[in-house]
Amino acid sequence: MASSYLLQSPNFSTNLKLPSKPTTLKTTPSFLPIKAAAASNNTPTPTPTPTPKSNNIRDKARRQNLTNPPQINNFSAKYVPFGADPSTSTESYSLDEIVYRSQSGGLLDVQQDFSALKAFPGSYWRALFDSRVGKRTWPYGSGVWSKKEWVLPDISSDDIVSAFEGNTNLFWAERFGKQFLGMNDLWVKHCGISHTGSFKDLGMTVLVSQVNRLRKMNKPVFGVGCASTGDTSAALSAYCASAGIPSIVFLPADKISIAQLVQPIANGAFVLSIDTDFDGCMKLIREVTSELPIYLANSLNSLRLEGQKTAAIEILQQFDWEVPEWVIVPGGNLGNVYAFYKGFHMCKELGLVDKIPRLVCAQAANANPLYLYYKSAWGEFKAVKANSTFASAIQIGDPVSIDRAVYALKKSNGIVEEATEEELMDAMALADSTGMFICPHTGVALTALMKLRKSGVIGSTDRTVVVSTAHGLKFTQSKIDYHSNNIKEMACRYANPPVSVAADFGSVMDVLKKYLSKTPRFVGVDGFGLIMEEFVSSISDLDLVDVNGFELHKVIAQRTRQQNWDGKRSKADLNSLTLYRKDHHTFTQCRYGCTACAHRKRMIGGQKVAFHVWGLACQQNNNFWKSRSILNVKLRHI
Ligand SMILES: N[C@@H](CCOP(=O)(O)O)C(=O)O
Repeated sequence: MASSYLLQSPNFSTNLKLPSKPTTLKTTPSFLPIKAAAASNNTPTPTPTPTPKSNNIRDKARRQNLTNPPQINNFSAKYVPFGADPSTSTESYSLDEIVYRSQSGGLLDVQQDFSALKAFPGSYWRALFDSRVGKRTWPYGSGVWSKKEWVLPDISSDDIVSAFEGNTNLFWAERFGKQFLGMNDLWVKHCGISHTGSFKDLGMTVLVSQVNRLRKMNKPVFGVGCASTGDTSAALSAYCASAGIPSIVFLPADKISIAQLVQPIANGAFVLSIDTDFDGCMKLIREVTSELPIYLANSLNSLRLEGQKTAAIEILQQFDWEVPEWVIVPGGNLGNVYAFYKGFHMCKELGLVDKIPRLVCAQAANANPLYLYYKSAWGEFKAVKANSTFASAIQIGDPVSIDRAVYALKKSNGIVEEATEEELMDAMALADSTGMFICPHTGVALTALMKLRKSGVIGSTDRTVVVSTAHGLKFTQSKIDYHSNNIKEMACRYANPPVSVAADFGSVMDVLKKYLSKTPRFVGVDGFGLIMEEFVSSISDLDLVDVNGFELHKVIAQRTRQQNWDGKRSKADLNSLTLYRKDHHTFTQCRYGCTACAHRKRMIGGQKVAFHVWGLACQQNNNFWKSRSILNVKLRHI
């Protein structure tokens, strides 16, 4: 009896451990069918009638609504001015109105009715959301609509336009984390492995569904339009095409990738290639949508963020509702970092988790208005002229969601970082070399992570999620340029160009022998994660790329019985590699990796300052792991 209301949900698996009924709940929740509500009196649930062959999932959901009509819906959402004080502001709009700005010209926000949602405990929501994953029940098979009550509670399932987006992979970046950052708990949320190849699908399913509803209500919406750096236009045109709604997209000429350009073309959008940048297109679409019956689909429209926030909820869900320490989000127009904040905040407010992660927004240095604002200690915001960047989807100088992003960062004790072109391309290449295939924007986010690890802000054991916003296949040209060493003023340090070889056995053998002789005999070539497979005896045995950017002049490798720092003998012989840096005065590190213990002094004693890079056995020394600071040693056997 106590848990029966959960069983009433049409999509609920009955083998769940059910939370107890909330004491505050007075009425049956609106989304639960009346017939099922009878189950709360221990009435056996009737055996479902076998479904006719012609059934599809939408028809089935429709029929279910007819036979078990939902009770009056307790949940609701409305537009309110963004950041307005709820105790004094009375301004609000129905989601069925066509409105993008508040009376004062500020941003809007979708406000859910928290008091209705709070009638259910966090355990209820966790179990409900978990029960919908991996199913094909319309519309809950979507990662977005599995949280329908928190997104657009009022929309009929029949009006929803969905590609079952969301539920994207949370990838454990094991090798990248260990090898380059000394991290064991690094994750990449692959939002780009999605219907149109970017996280924009999450917002667009919500926006286009609402447009579908508005059109059925005979509201004046001829079509839907957006300005785009490529991903928004791809998502908009696909969802509109799927619903038979016209889409109009404004693209900055020659500033988006071919793969992104072909998406709206193929989906039948009306594509305008405009001789300006994204900010210019954004200005135009805002003017046009205020004159014509074209609904604005950019994230200026706060509806979009209701879908995008579900990625944050999904991350918590994928960690079994444990909260990561850090979430790093690339930022351009800046709606997404707020969407993540909103998702995390809702989960905390509604009792699903007890804290939220710290957010990092990562920008390209060539388009960094938020970074500059942050660095000025939130002094005065100035839009910038966005310069060309390989991270073209975030080449935005005047982000419409600047206020939302600042709010999210302040509320989450957040940080803003930036990445130069070389840094983001190197990070992308390194990530790809460990088996990913990321977009340049994810390279921006990974660079931010590398910088925060290096400065010690993000600790080696901190659970960290990097949000990957788009699929790498949309950005193949930038990868080709990099691996062909074809980028002006860029070293392309990790380029891996193909080798042209004549079609005869001898030539192929020559090439392969050379390759095999160069194959690293070290595996795991970062600093403290170094696993020594074989000994080297001098610096000439190694191609030393750098140690934290400093040149080396000597290397000594030895196999000795080492003494632990507490004076006890270690159990095993350890391989150690001592690297002598040229400018030994400014950077020192003890053999256990910390910068402040007695060992450091002992080692500095002489003229030489040594870096010890230990072999695998040393990793078992707990103290070593706890105290070490990052040292990126990149070595290649030559
Ligand atoms: N990167 C975006 C730029 C538009 O941002 P939005 O948040 O308004 O969709 C794109 O892919 O077009």
